[in-house]
Amino acid sequence: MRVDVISIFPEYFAPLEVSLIGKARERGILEVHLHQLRDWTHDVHRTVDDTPYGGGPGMVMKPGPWGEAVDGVLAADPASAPRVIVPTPSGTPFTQKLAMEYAAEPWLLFTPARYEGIDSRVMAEYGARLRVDEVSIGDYVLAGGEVAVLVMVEAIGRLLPGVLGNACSAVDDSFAPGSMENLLEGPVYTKPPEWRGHEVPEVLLSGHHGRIARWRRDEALRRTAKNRPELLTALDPARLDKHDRRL
Ligand SMILES: Nc1ncccc1[N+](=O)[O-]
Repeated sequence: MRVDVISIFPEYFAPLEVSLIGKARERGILEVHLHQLRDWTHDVHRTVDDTPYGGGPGMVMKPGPWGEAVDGVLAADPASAPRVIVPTPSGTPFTQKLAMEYAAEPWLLFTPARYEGIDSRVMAEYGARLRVDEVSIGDYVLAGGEVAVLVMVEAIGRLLPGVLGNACSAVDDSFAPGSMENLLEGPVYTKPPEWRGHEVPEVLLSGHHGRIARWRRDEALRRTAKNRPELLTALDPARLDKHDRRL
């Protein structure tokens, strides 16, 4: 299996040189390629982030460098294509079942983000021609996706034939579902207002905070319904207003 990781902290992945995964790499069972996102910037400060459209705290990772970095990885084998895994707290849960599915793939590309995430148009751009999964390792917020990649590469790598000494079966632990009260974050955007034909939603440029808040909640409800429908059924109905119920 080939694994590519694009990050502004490739040094985060030193742990993949030791122990179980390190041995799998020495034995050629697993190939790991690390890429520094800043190598695809073109300004002296090697800028990868900017302020979010629509206001709000934090910064969003710009689409430009990510687009060039993903294109760079795809060029490694134009005849094939990796399955793209985007670690994010707004993703579908990473489970043993999903680890087993990924362990059967020949090529994975992980795109861990820092800050508030990657401009949502990047995965919209690649989602049209590649399998792109938003995956969460848990309902908590890390400073970035790198730790999640370490978790997933370990969970997947240990399932590859020949990696575990004894052919122990990786059985799913059953655990009580957490009580999740929050909705998942909706899509995020930053400059430029138009990128590869993808426009930033007009409402985010309106400066109308009421409409922006409404739009963000609508998108959060839609994404939660798509990625974590069980959270909606568990959501206290009193927290949904009449507009929400129409979604
Ligand atoms: N929980 C997370 N927090 C930040 C980035 C990624 C995350 N995740 O679960 O993949």
